[in-house]
This record gives sequence, C-alpha cells and structure tokens, in this order.
Amino acid sequence: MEPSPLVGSLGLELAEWLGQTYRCSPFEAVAPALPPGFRAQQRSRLTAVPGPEDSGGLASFRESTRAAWQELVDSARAWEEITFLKRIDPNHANVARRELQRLVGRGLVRKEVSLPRPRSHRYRRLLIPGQYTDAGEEGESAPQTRGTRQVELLAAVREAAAGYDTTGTASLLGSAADALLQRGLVAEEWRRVEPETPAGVAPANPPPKHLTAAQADALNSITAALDDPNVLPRSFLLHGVTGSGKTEVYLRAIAHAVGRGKQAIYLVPEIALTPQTVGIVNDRFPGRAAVLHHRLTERQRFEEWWRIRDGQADVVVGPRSALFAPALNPGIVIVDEEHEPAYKQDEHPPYYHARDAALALARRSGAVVVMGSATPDVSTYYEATRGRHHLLRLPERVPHPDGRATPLPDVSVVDMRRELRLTEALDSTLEAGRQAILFLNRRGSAAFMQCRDCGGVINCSRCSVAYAFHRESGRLICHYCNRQRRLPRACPQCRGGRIREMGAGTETVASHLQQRYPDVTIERWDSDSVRNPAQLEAAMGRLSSGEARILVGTQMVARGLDLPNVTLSAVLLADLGLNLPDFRAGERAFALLCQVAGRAGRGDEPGRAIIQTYQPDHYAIAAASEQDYAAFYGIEIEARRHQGNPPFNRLAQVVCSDLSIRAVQQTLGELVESWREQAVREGRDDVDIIGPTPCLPERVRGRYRWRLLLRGRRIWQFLEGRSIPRNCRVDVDPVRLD
Ligand SMILES: Nc1ncnc2c1ncn2[C@@H]1O[C@H](COP(=O)(O)OP(=O)(O)OP(=O)(O)O)[C@@H](O)[C@H]1O
Repeated sequence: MEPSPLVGSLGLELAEWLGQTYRCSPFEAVAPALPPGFRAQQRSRLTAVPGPEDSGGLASFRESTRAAWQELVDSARAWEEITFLKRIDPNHANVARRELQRLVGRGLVRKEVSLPRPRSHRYRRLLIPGQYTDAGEEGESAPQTRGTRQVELLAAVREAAAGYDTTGTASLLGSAADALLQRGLVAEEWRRVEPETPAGVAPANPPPKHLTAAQADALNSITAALDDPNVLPRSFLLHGVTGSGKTEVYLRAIAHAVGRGKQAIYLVPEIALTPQTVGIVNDRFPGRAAVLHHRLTERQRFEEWWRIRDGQADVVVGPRSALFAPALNPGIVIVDEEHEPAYKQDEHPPYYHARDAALALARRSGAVVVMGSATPDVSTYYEATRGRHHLLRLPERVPHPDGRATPLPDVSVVDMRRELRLTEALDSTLEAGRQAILFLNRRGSAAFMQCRDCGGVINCSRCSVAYAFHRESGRLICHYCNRQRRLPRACPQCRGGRIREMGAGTETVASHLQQRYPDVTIERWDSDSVRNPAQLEAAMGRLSSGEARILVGTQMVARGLDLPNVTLSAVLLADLGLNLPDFRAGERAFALLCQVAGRAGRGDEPGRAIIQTYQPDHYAIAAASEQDYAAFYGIEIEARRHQGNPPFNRLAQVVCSDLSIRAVQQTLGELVESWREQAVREGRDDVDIIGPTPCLPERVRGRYRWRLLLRGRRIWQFLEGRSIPRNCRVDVDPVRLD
C-alpha cells in the first residue's frame, strides 16, 4: 500500500493547468504525473463485506458468482481480484468483471486498489565454484557418475570469473544445478541488481576548467535566480550559436541547484537520439541521475519513477514526459533545443507543449526554467524581447584551447539547377582524413514509384499518400500507416512494366556513396536503420573512433552531435519541407539548416557546409547560409504580424476524423455554422474560424481527416464550455497543422 498520495500538490496544480489549457478530462490531465504503467502494476484486493450474511440478495447472480462469493466469505481474508474473477468465469473476463462490479455496487464485496512500490531491490542468482573439488568430494569415480549437463555446467561455472549468471537459463539448469549444489561442487550467490540506467556515450573530454566570458555571464544570471526567489521572470532563453557551450551552462546551473538541495529536470527533444547528453549527465552526477527513456521497459520506468520520488535522483533526464517526473522539490528545468516540435505531445491527450508546461510548473513552484537553442522558436524569442524571459546570449563558438576563435562553418548555397558541388567537397574532406555528415529529410530508396507509361503513382490504399520504396527490403512502405507490400511487376493501372523510382532517399544516397567510396565506412541513420539506443550508441562509437567517415541520415543527424573531426556538413535537398502549407515551414527549414551546418568545424579545423536547393533566394535559406538568426527573425516576425499568426494570436485546430467523408464534412459544417452563430450572439469578433479544410494527407489508416482552425487572442475562453463532437479532437497551440 502506498500511504502518501501518488501525485503531490504541485502535480495536481499542473494537472489543473493542463486540463484548462488543453481542454482535456481530469483523468487525462493527471495521467502524465502517474507512475508509468501503473495500470499494469496496480493490485486490487477483494474482501467480503461482513454483515450481509443473507445470500438471498445474491439470487440475481450467476451460480458461479454465488459460489465464489461464499468461498470469499469463508476464507475470511482478502483475495486478489484476478483470482476471484477466475472463479466466476475463467473464460469470459468481461462477464466476470460485470458480475464483480454488481457485487461491489450492492455492498457485498469491498475492493481496495493499491499501487505497490517496486521491491526495493532485485537480486540475481549466480553460481560460483563450491568448496569441494572433484577429488575431495567423492573420490576419483565422481566425474563419471555425473551426467554430461552437470559436467558442462561445472566447467562453465569454474570458467565464469564473475560468477555464472543463471538469469533466463534457470529452468534449463534445473536438476544439473541442484545436483552440483548438493555435492558442494558449486555454491549459490545472490547479487543485488542495480536499476539499469542507460549509460549513454561517455564524454571524450573531461569537463572544461574555465567558462568563456559569455558562458560565465549566462551562468551568473541563472544562479542569481536560483539563489533568490524574488528574481523575476523565472525563465531564461539561452540563445547560443551551435557549439557555443550551452550544455556546459546547463550542467553547471544544474549542479548549483542540486547543491542547494533541489532537483533538476533536463528535457531533451528525443532521448534516444541524444546518447552524448545522457553520457555527460551520468558522468557529472554519477549514481544520482535518472534517465527516463521510452524504450526502457515499463518495469524499468516504474522503478526510475520511484527512485525520483524517493529523492534518490537529483537529475532527471528525459523527453517531454519527464517534466511530470515526481521531483518533489524541483529547482531548475532545462529545455534543450526548445524550438523542437517534439516537445508537443500530439499523439494522445493531453496535447501539451512541454516548454509551456515547464513555464507553468515554474510559476507554481518557483523553479527556474532555462530554454536553450541556436535557433529559438520565433514565439519564444518574441516573448524574450518583450521581457517575459531573460535573454542570454552566447554569440560565438567556444574558442580553441590556444585561444584561437572557432568560426562558424562557411556555408555555400548550391543552386541545384546549375551545379553539383558536393562530390568535390566530399573527396577533399575524405582525402584530408576528416568526416562528413549528409542530411536528407527522406528515408528509403525512393519517395514514390511512378509508371513511365501512364504516369500513375502507387498509393497506399488506406492513406492518401504514395508508398515509399525501400530497396533493402524490396518493399513499398507507407510512411503514415506503415502498411507494406511487395513492389508489383506491372503498373496496377495500365499493366505497363516501366515502374521507376522517383525522389532519392537516404538508402539510395548511402548506396551511391558506398559505390563511389568502396573502402570508406558509411553510417546511415534513419528510423529504418537505427531502431534502438544500443544501435545508435554503437554507431556513435564508430563515428567517434573515426572508423566511420561519412554519416548519412534524416533529422536524426541534425541533433546535438558534437564530433570534432567533422569538417563538412551538407543538406542534400533543402526544399523538402520548405513548401508545406504550414506557416512555420520557413522557421522549421531555417532551424534545421542551421543545426545541420552547425555540426561542422567544431574541432581544430574550420568547417564548411553546403546547402543544395532549387530555391536559393528563399529567405530561410538565405538567412541560414549566413547563420543569421536576427535576419531570419526580422522577416519572419513581420510576416507573422501581418498574417495574424502566433505569437500575435493563438491557434487551436479541431480535427475531425471518420471512416466516411460525408460524416466528416457534415460534422464540421454543422460545427462551424453553430460556432459562427454563437460568436455573433456573444459578440465575439476576436476569434476567426477558418475552414473546414482537408488535412494533409486527407486520409490516414482509412479515416478521412478535415480540420477547422480557430485563431484569436482568447481562444481558450472561446472554447470553454463548448461541446466537441465525439469524432473530433481539439489541439490547442498546435505546432503542426494537420
Ligand atoms: N568553457 C569551455 N571550454 C572548453 N571547451 C568547452 C567549454 N564549454 C564547452 N566546451 C566544449 O565545446 C563543445 C561544444 O559545446 P556544446 O556541445 O555544449 O555546444 P552547444 O552550444 O550545446 O552546441 P549545439 O547547439 O550545436 O548542440 C563541446 O565539446 C564542449 O565540451
């Protein structure tokens, strides 16, 4: 039994904020604060309620239910719910559950739900050599009296210097182990298993001894706020160019907070992609860091949750959900790469933004929030210029140890209509013994397959998008619903045989490069080739050691890599994503280009970056080529002001999804009509209702999707109390327009 509440008062206050801001139910709002997998971990125990001995009240129940209840009464103790349900009907859990619900409703059974803590420690059984040897045991004949399995096991135990681990093999060992134990040839030892925290990639260098002047200034401002709760605002935007040492500022600020007895939450956009960060935090706070990783098993996350709750971890590193870790005394929250859309939960309610939730947490707890980025979100930057956050700047890269400046890479924009300069740059980079990172925002071999005869494209039958082709597996894969099929020999429309690959993806690029540089080890990082943190850590190891010379990949390669030997970075087709019907397309492209460019020239040798594009004059590309945030921001903020988009207004999208397109259109048609009428009646001319329009893609997994967009300063008040149709979801402050 857990006597204290699982969610403390701070968690409840945050849940209330989530519920109001993102329009979700109280349970949805509190769910992120509950221990991971608590449903699976919870125990319900049943006791018969003393008193109603008259089993006549049971007449309307099944016979098996009556019998089970009687047995529960007779046993005079509590039962696990599952045991009781099985007695009622082992084959029909739903029927049994309904019967139980009625028993509880009638007051015949009391149900108590508790959430047991994980056992304080888990142990592993090891076999070690025993005190007897063959000779000392039963004389010379002993070995012959043993079966082969015993002989093999004994040899294995004697060979395993650190003890023979029986985990996973226990049932196989069975009698052989027992026999050896009995004869004293082996002995048992139970060793405590420490919770597994992903180690990440250990840092290559020791922590720097001195901060740069800009780092020291930034750190002083943050520590002043940590020391004095009256410093307002409590939030900082750390705007530092790539390689300016933002991480070091975070780590020292965390150490300061921890030194004052507080806990720290360090958010990263995608924990699996940041093994270097995990490695650094583990190195700086050995044994005191908890890493929350969605690829840990539910059990492991549950254990980490309790470690944090029990105050055994000072620093929690994790993705957006780590914000809700049960840190009882949070002193600082770091939001690294705060511009990343991954901070928005858009898979299930509550559709929260972790950066905004961190600010809400800070307002309620007095904690300090540090948001860092080389390319801050336009809205965050705007708020900082208006004094809502302190603005801290790291305008230059950390200089070399000998004091020489480390320049930002020299970026050239290559107009793909005229020239292809990348191969020469790659040749010279490899000749100089350096490494290169190539980014292409498209995985697979081909973006789509097109028939040369009729022009038809092979589309997924459940989504209104083309299948991508993956040559390695020889399959067509839908990147929206993951449906797969074999590549047909003939065009499904005209039966022609000339189906061709269109639009190269990372797989094609890697294979072309391998043909061009047969002796060079090439790493490919995308969600097809890197599926778990262990693979990523191994690949990181090959890059750090210099074994791999070229890295090709999707967005995974743009995030936070700090490899000093990389002197060339390239964006293979910057246009992808630039022309999406989303007002943030320019911002996304700018951030991505700067991040990719920023991977080059972080060591002793200056770097260069190449951006290939068909639109060299686009303002986002032009600004990225100068790595000039101010120039980009100046243009972008004026466009936002002109269009009335965030930060000048807030948005909410209402997405309706249904199997029938008519149902979708009808639902949204009626909704928009009634909301417009209500808005007029209520005199609310401050909210625009835009749409309905089809989402992009319009159909996913067989369901049609259309949306309404609300735009205004007080969206929240407008939505308050309005009912939302069942087939619609509301996403307040969306970061992507569906
Ligand atoms: N004061 C310092 N003295 C020497 N080296 C430093 C100092 N601060 C940071 N570094 C080193 O500089 C490199 C770049 O730092 P870091 O990765 O923190 O930059 P960043 O601003 O987070 O970059 P990005 O935004 O590109 O991820 C790292 O190798 C780090 O160890």
